Amino acid sequence: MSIVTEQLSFHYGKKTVIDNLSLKINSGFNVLLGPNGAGKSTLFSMLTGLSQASIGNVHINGYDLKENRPKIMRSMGVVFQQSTLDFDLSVKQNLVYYAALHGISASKALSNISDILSQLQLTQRLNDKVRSLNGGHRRRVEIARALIHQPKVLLLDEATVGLDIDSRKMITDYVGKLCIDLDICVLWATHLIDEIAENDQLILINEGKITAQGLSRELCKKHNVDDIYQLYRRLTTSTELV
Ligand SMILES: Nc1ncnc2c1ncn2[C@@H]1O[C@H](COP(=O)(O)OP(=O)(O)OP(=O)(O)O)[C@@H](O)[C@H]1O
Repeated sequence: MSIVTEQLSFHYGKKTVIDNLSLKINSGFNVLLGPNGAGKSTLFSMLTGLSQASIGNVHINGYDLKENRPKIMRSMGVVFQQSTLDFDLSVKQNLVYYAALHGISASKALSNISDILSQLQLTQRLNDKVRSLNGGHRRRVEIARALIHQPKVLLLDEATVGLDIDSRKMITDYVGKLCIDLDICVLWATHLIDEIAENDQLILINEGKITAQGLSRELCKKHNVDDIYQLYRRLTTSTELV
């Protein structure tokens, strides 16, 4: 399982948002860390084929995205930054509707993710309207939904934004475990450094460029800093603040 980008660029008008970005990630938990405006969401929309690169290529599991998008989408799960659940439907209706878009029956969908629903403590909430769930539960529903078609690559764009500490920890621990249990490639975009463990593969992005990639503890050692916060300070700029 892999995601490879080769010299990828993307522009909004004259502004370069993704700048000659080459990246290779494999199975496991890979964290994409960068400040607001670094280009994380834009990169995600390019990896899902929603935005076309001005220049460069994307390969998912060895397939060129331009030529094989339907095939790639069948092996990719995505949790976008903004919720895409229908709040007026039940959890089960949301899951079943999404499964139908993938040509999967309701019974197969629920059996595909029965363990996942149980581990995410959602089994008892299947008939509840999404509107009645708290933010943490809604995010868990989106993660379960993204796994219905048993993807090999899972992209999560700031999946824990706005959640409390316990909900964030539950979700990060769960997704970390998923990588091992299902042997999938996860790309986890965040700007929250406390979500990164020293054994995680870390990719730092700043102004559309990768500024570092590797095991987070090794990157700290290489750049002679004590922790990820210092690494982040050294390798990123927050130009969007001014
Ligand atoms: N539709 C758009 N038109 C023009 N510029 C845009 C558009 N969408 C994003 N941008 C700009 O592209 C840059 C990268 O944005 P992007 O959303 O990819 O960053 P990000 O790293 O995901 O940030 P955040 O953490 O705030 O979500 C930013 O400077 C943003 O203002």
